[in-house]
Amino acid sequence: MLEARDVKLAFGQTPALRGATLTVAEGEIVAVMGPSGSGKSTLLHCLAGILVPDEGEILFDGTRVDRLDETRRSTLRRDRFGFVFQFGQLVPELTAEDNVALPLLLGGTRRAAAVAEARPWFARLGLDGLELRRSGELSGGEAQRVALARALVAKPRVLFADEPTGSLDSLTGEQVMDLMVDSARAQGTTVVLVTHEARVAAYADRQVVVRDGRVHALAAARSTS
Ligand SMILES: Nc1ncnc2c1ncn2[C@@H]1O[C@H](COP(=O)(O)OP(=O)(O)OP(=O)(O)O)[C@@H](O)[C@H]1O
Repeated sequence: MLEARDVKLAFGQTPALRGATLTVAEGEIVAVMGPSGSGKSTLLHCLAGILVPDEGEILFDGTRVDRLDETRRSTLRRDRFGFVFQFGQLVPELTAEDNVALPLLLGGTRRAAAVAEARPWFARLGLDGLELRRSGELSGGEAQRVALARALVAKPRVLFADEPTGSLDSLTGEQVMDLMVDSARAQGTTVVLVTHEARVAAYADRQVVVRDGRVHALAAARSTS
């Protein structure tokens, strides 16, 4: 359902992707590993319609994402994709609850309905009682769980996670990964997970490695049962 075909992209003179090909199946959790600077984040940004490749194709459900204009890519991202980044990127002025409700509000849902949909995520992710906190009043792990709820609340088809545990200690990182994988599986969300940590990649159904801007297969990770 999501595919990069022979994608090339350079930042000025720096080639970041040199013919990257990756196919992700519906509901699959794929970990993208590889050394620093190999092109992992750039590949994720291309798949998510944030960056447009210089060459090659990005397909989502048969649509050429790379051919959509910025407005349509932005709508696609808002309506079909969810994002979790290393530092949560919560809106500091908003409460945790409003941060989670935000994608629904941006999609046109009225506030009361958006908050009503956001609320159950707090119990689901072990965040009970934190609904009215602002992001500065949350621990790193709590903030990442709020960011996860925000990424999943609109039931995206694909969750893009770029080093989602990068700022967390290993135990907190494991809790976030457990919740991410369980929640994604529960609603059938496909996940593209960029990480350089083998322990985090082990949560995926499949691991690939990016080296010098190209994608290489790796043996299947743990079973999905
Ligand atoms: N906005 C940018 N402007 C210029 N060069 C960039 C930009 N973003 C990435 N690059 C370069 O493109 C290459 C690939 O970067 P990318 O961030 O995709 O790698 P990465 O594998 O995600 O690295 P890391 O694990 O360190 O995050 C690197 O050489 C990087 O310096």
